[in-house]
Amino acid sequence: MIKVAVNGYGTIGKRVADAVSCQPDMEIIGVSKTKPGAEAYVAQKRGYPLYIADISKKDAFTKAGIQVAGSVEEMIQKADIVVDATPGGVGEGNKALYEKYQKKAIWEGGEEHEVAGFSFNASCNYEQAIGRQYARVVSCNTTGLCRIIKLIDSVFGVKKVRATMVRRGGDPGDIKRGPIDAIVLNPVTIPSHHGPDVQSVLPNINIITSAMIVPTTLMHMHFINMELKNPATKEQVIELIKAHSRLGLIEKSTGITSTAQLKEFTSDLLRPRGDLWENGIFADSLSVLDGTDLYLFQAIHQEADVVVETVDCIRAMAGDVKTAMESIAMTNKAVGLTAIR
Ligand SMILES: NC(=O)C1=CN([C@@H]2O[C@H](COP(=O)(O)OP(=O)(O)OC[C@H]3O[C@@H](n4cnc5c(N)ncnc54)[C@H](OP(=O)(O)O)[C@@H]3O)[C@@H](O)[C@H]2O)C=CC1
Ligand SMILES: O=C(OP(=O)(O)O)[C@H](O)COP(=O)(O)O
Repeated sequence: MIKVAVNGYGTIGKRVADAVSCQPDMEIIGVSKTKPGAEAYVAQKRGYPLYIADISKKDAFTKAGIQVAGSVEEMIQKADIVVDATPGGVGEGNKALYEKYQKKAIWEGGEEHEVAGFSFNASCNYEQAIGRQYARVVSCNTTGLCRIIKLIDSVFGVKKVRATMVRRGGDPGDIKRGPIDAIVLNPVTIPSHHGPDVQSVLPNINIITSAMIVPTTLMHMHFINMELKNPATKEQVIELIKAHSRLGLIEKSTGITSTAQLKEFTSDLLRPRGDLWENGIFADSLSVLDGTDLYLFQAIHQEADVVVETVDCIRAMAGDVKTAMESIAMTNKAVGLTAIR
């Protein structure tokens, strides 16, 4: 069993912990928080040993009825691989600790590529991650872009991608975030970080991205245009999407034309936390104009899509499962991911 520690039990960390704990070849040896609260209670209820960054705060946890297993440093020593899901920018500071104990580590998309020197997406570069010491799972938006671009590029060739990300303002539980009544250009400059980030996984893709933030919490929405090297039909693209286990297809017959309806759908399907791990591609939006000009809308559930990628990244770095196909199938089966059609 691969012993996994999750450093930072927040939006992403708690989902990674649950996804890891249901894999046949992995176990959670600990998760971490800095302060007591609802997530710490849940960690305890789930049976995850809880470690804290600053051990001098142990009394505050004990007073709140939460047992502390030890310090984050102690947790790291017990792990084979650490998933660092601390807030963006914090994870970089933890690298010295992982180096000190020579532990493999995975960072999430809030960190720069340079922290790990390798950026990961299971559908794109699983094999390059095998046995690595460090990796970064690219951000939620970049993950969604990489999946669809890689598929289309491998079949038709992609000359150029232009994509606009309409980003959610904050996660549903994130009461500190906004905007409340604005569309914020984020960044105002072009390209946004997503294009260069895609190139950290798919270096040969010509891509320009822009992004804005809007007052919603449920999901991001992408508008993507790909100029293809070879002609395609809408039907061909639909069939390819249907055959990809992490690309969902939202059919016209569902009546779903929004992130709100899509989140309701995944909740009604009794997905854990209503999570949409796959891209939500709107079949009706998919158009191929003049044979080589592909357009589509896709919804990306920011809290979920990187979770299954992180599980595959752990498996690749541990080194026993040699192909993306095998790992993706294992991960999907364990969490219950059958892409929506
Ligand atoms: N949320 C999202 O939509 C997505 C986030 N990401 C990336 O995932 C990473 C995590 O983001 P997210 O889950 O949203 O962050 P959250 O703020 O939801 O969770 C971060 C967790 O880290 C804990 N933490 C903070 N500082 C430390 C520390 N020094 N040591 C140990 N634990 C600490 C916090 O605990 P406490 O509350 O007790 O302080 C909290 O539980 C970031 O890189 C982010 O960019 C990627 C894709 C999507
Ligand atoms: O990784 C994400 O978005 P991104 O791909 O736009 O960087 C997550 O939605 C977190 O973004 P945040 O920096 O708005 O919390």
